[in-house]
Amino acid sequence: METRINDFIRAEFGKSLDNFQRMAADDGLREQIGQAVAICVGALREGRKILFAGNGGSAADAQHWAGELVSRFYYDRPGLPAIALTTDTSILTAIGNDYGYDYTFARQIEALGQKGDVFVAISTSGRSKNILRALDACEEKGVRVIGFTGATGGDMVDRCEVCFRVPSTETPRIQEGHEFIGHLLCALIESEVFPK
Ligand SMILES: O=C(CO)[C@@H](O)[C@H](O)[C@H](O)[C@H](O)COP(=O)(O)O
Ligand SMILES: [Zn+2]
Repeated sequence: METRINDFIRAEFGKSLDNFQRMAADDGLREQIGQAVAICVGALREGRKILFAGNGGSAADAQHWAGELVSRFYYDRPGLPAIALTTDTSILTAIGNDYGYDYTFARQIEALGQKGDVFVAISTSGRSKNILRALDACEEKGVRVIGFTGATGGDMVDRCEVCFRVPSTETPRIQEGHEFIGHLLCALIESEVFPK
């Protein structure tokens, strides 16, 4: 194989492994995962729901995690109420066209969010305006917020009850970390709400 390609792949593996090693060694991260699970499980037991949103790759995460909860993760059990706010092109284009892209998630939270629901906000930069506007809407509606972002935290950190900051400034590495933590959350929510 061409050396350049070989080197690139090795370097990417190196960065990814370093990222995961840091996360695995972070006691605070495990603590935060426990807190986020408690928030979600408490909300679900109260008959509330979990809303997810993000842009680009993080929109895929939002849909992926909502799917794990509504369908199943490790085992068969009743569906859990979760909605990705990234999927309905009529809603997204109407809001984008009539109010502007910055309002794509805020407007949906205004429409669907109820006090005690949980919003999972995913932004690697922590600076996407539609996510930040959604946090304003959560404040107004009494929706609790769990954030997923990167090392800098952007403008999200102080605005989330729990904020996962993957220790990297590279978008793909941050997304890989999010994906791992998101899977842990889904697995733990499933086993807490429906113990085997
Ligand atoms: O998946 C990737 C990069 O890996 C991209 O699609 C990325 O998600 C997009 O550029 C997003 O718009 C980035 O938004 P954010 O994570 O900063 O909120
Ligand atoms: Zn990507």
